[in-house]
Amino acid sequence: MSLQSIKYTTGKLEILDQLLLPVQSKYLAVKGVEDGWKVINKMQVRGAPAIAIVGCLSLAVEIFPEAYESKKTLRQEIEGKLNYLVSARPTAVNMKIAADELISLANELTKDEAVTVDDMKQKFLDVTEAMLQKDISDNKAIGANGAKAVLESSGKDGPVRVLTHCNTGSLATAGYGTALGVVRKLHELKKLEHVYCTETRPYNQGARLTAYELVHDKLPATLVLDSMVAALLRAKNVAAVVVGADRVAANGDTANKIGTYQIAVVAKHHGVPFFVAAPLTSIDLHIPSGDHIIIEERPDREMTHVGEHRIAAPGINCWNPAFDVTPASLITGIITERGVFSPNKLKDEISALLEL
Ligand SMILES: CSC[C@H]1O[C@H](OP(=O)(O)O)[C@H](O)[C@@H]1O
Repeated sequence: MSLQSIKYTTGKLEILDQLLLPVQSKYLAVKGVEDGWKVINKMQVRGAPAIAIVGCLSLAVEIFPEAYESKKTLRQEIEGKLNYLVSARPTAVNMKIAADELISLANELTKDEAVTVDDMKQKFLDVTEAMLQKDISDNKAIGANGAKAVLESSGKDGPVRVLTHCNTGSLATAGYGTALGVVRKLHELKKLEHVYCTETRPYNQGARLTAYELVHDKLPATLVLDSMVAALLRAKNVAAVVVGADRVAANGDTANKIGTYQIAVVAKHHGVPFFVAAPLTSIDLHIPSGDHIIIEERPDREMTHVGEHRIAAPGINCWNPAFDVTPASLITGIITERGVFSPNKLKDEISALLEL
C-alpha cells in the first residue's frame, strides 16, 4: 500500500493512478506537459495541491533535457505550457497561482542580464522541485493549527470525534494532507477518539482514498454514506467537521467537493463547528465571493457507472458538478499554515501577512 501520490527525481515524474485505488497500486510515468494535463483532467491525480505540483513538475521534466537558444524562447515555453496546464481543471486555484508565480519568475529572469538561459532553466527546476517539500511542511503546520482549533472549539481537551469529506490527505497533496492532516495531528496528540469519512459520490474519494489512508495509518475510523451525515451529527457527538478546499474566495466562501455545502448546512443545524483546512495557495483574493468561482462539471458516466458496471438507468439526464460553494456564514474558521482565520477577516489578515 503506497500513500505517495507523487514520485519525482530530476527529469523523472510518476504519479499513483488514483482511479485504480484501492484495488490496485500502480504508478504512471508523466513525461511532459501533455501527460500532465491528461492525468489531471482524467483525475488519475487529483486534489488541489497535488494538481499544482504535478502540473508544474510535468513541465520541469519536459524542459530538463532541452537546450534553449534564448531566455525569450524558454520564457515563452514556460508561459504557454503553464497556462495550458491551468485549463486541465478550472475550479482549484492552486495550479493557477503556481503558474502565475512561475511566469512572473520567468519574466524577471528574462530581464536580468546577469542570468544566462541555463541559469534560468535551473532556477525554474529548483523552484518547482521545492514545491514538494513546502507542501508537506505547510500541511504539518495546517495539522497543528487545525488540531488546536478543533480542540478549542470543542470546549474540552479531547479526545474528539471529527467528520471529514472527500480526500484531503497524502493522496491529494505531496504528503500528510490538509483536513486529513488535522486528523493525523489529533491522532498524534492522542486527541482523536474517532474520525468519520464520507464515501463522497460519485468519484468516491472518501470510500476509495480517505478510507485507504486511514486504514494504512491505523486510525480509528468509520466510513459513512453521504446521506448519513445528518443522522451522524445528531447521534454520534461529532465535535467538528473538517474539510478541504479547492478555492477560497476573498470573503471566505469556499469551493470544495460536491456535498460540502449540505454538510455545512447540517453542521449549522446541529451546532457543530465547521472548519475548512487549506494552504494559502488555495486562497484566491482576486475573487470577491464564491459567486465568481467556476464549478467544473464532469462526465455523466462518473455518475451512471462504477467502473464498467452501470448503476443508473440508460437515458436518464445527469447533473454532475464536481464542487459546490459553502458560504462563509457557515464556516467557523479557515485553517491555514499561517494560522486560523475567521472568514470575515480573511482578506485583511492574509493581505497583511503577504504584505499585499
Ligand atoms: C487538499 S485539496 C483536496 C480537495 O480536492 C478534492 O477535489 P478533487 O478530488 O475533485 O480534486 C476535494 O475538493 C478536496 O477537498
